[in-house]
Amino acid sequence: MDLVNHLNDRLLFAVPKKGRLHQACLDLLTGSDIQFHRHNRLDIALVKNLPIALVFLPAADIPTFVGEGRVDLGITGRDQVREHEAVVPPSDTTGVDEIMDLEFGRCKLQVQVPEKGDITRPEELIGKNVVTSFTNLSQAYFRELELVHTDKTLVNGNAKAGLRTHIKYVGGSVEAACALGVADGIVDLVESGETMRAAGLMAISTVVESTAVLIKSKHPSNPQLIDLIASRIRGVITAQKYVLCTYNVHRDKLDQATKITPGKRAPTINSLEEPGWVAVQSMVEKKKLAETMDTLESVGAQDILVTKLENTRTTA
Ligand SMILES: Nc1ncnc2c1ncn2[C@@H]1O[C@H](COP(=O)(O)OP(=O)(O)OP(=O)(O)O)[C@@H](O)[C@H]1O
Ligand SMILES: O=P(O)(O)OC[C@H]1O[C@H](OP(=O)(O)OP(=O)(O)O)[C@H](O)[C@@H]1O
Repeated sequence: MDLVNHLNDRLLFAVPKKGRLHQACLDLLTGSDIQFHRHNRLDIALVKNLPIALVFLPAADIPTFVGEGRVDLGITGRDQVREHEAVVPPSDTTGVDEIMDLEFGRCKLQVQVPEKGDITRPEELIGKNVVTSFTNLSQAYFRELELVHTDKTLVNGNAKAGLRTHIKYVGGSVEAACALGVADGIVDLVESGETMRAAGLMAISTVVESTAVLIKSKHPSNPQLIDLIASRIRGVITAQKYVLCTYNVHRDKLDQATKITPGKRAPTINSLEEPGWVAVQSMVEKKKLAETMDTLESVGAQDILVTKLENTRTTA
């Protein structure tokens, strides 16, 4: 099939083709009922049930395609958006608008140095070698530091005035650069910190905190369809974040109980056949669930049941 001729009149939606965000994006598409079949090795897939074409691109390139308006919508890391903006500042017509934080792919872009070395503060790297895949953000970060140190202040007895930090690009395995003698420090992503610790490094500063984001171009081809996709994705994310908690409680304890489970808007309360008792239904954030159940029990709630949400449409 000549895919390119099937792209007219379709909204172009860029998705990371591999790496840390890839599988979570596929799960989000499935949850949003965006159905497609991707032919082997093809980076474009037509969506069967909506006028959309998915474009599978490296996460780092997605802000460029969306920012130039070539692609309408995309998912990538906020770190990648900031990296792009550090070299191509957004204007009225170019650049991306963030629609929504997708709450996965959480990590920090951090300045790291050898644990057993002499450097403990980022300004001590001024004038030295720093290796990273995020050269634009790192340049901007160290230029700021250099400006602060133009006044001949001494950092550990060394004048830093007029010195430029040397930022070098590597495409991956950034954590190896110090051990290999290529760098005095690195700027790399940290999630669990395992990679950093295994390489004998420690973080001394954070450049950017990141999660995956849904972004759109400044003038997308079909804003209504973007609203529909955003609404479906928001529904999936809410379903992943909340559970439905149901319990019985005596009316005397209802005030106390509903303070513990206020719900997103308000809890649903139904009378039970047994006089004085009500059943309460409320959405509860998954991460607070165990604590919420403990507290409910302690105020006299009974028959506490928790149900997984398949999908949702709720107000923000
Ligand atoms: N350890 C991590 N934990 C959570 N999110 C991460 C992690 N590493 C990267 N990310 C997020 O995923 C995005 C893509 O990173 P990833 O390393 O998977 O890219 P990639 O496209 O496979 O490139 P590369 O081939 O250079 O590794 C990052 O920009 C960041 O937002
Ligand atoms: O703090 P952690 O949980 O250990 O995660 C951090 C690592 O994850 C990313 O690399 P990835 O494994 O995606 O491979 P890469 O080095 O090829 O980019 C990042 O560049 C770090 O190396």
